Amino acid sequence: KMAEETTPSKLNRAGSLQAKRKPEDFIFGKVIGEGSFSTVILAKEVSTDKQYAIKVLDKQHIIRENKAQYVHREKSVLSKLNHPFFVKLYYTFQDKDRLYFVLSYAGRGELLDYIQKLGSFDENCTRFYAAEVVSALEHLHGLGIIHRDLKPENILFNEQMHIQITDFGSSKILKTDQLGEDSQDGSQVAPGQKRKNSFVGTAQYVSPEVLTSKKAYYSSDLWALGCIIYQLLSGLPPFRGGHEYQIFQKITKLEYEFPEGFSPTARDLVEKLLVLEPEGRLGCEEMGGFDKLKKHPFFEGVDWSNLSKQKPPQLV
Ligand SMILES: Nc1ncnc2c1ncn2[C@@H]1O[C@H](COP(=O)(O)OP(=O)(O)OP(=O)(O)O)[C@@H](O)[C@H]1O
Ligand SMILES: O=C(O)[C@@H]1CCC(=O)N(CCc2ccc(Cl)cc2)[C@H]1c1ccccc1Cl
Repeated sequence: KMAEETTPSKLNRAGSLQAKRKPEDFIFGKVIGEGSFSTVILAKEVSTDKQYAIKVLDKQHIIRENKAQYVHREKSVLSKLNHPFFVKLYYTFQDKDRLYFVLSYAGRGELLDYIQKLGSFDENCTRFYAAEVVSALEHLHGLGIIHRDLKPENILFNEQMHIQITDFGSSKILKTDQLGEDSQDGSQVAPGQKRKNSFVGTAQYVSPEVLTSKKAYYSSDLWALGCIIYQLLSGLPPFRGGHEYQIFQKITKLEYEFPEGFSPTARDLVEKLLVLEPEGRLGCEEMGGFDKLKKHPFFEGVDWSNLSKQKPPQLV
């Protein structure tokens, strides 16, 4: 008697056996969005009726564009993340032509859409959502991961209107040991001979050190946080320009100003994050770490212990 056709299974995070999923296990619905190498589709798992956002990547396209490393990076980072403020990766599988990432569905869209729709956030909403981003970064950096492309487009919302940070293809996992292989590019990195990274984030949010030395630090995400807080309160990012090189010039010269009405407390926080030297930014190790950042007067009144359980303020 032929061996029973068994579905391959894997151990999941909890160490229990989990049947490998396949496309037929899902009913695919509407397209939620398109990336450069991906299509995100709303899908329902047949056996559980649960809804997911499935990110489908075409292998030929990835290979042609030489982006396989980003796929592996996104998978390895998402697999490490298990936190309320990050999009969750439930399963991955593949067929001949495609790779599938079964993700939690952040059904209320991108932060950028709300900034554009409302013009800007009031201080109360800014405080709440900036606190959620700070809490998320504290978790991410605690795992040794730098996002490297944090921006309002990559901060989504779930049905309860809590943030769900996504897009880890360009993130970096800092190697945990001092010597040995550089965990991402697989090449041996002699001490001090850091490989130059080709990746640069999105112009408006990229930090000066990435522009000048190509090196990203945890602190690069704190720079992006400063840009995002400025944008939430004023409606626009601090460094703007027609072309990328104009934006890059303003960043490296710290050329930005605050609009009328920007409160002194919020201004003080942004000024402590938009610091050219990475080691000078509030929130980095050298400046007292996240505890010091969380104590800034702008965050007065925030209960940091259970943000994901709190009812978010109505966006007005
Ligand atoms: N888990 C999710 N839930 C809901 N919407 C999502 C989810 N993941 C991605 N999206 C949306 O789908 C679209 C495509 O996302 P995807 O991550 O595939 O590409 P991208 O990162 O936006 O583009 P690029 O690859 O060029 O950076 C985006 O608009 C994003 O907002
Ligand atoms: O890392 C893993 O978990 C597996 C390992 C086995 C495997 O074959 N893949 C796919 C590797 C891959 C990456 C890019 C392209 Cl274009 C094709 C195949 C990996 C994979 C499977 C499904 C979804 C994503 C990934 Cl990276």
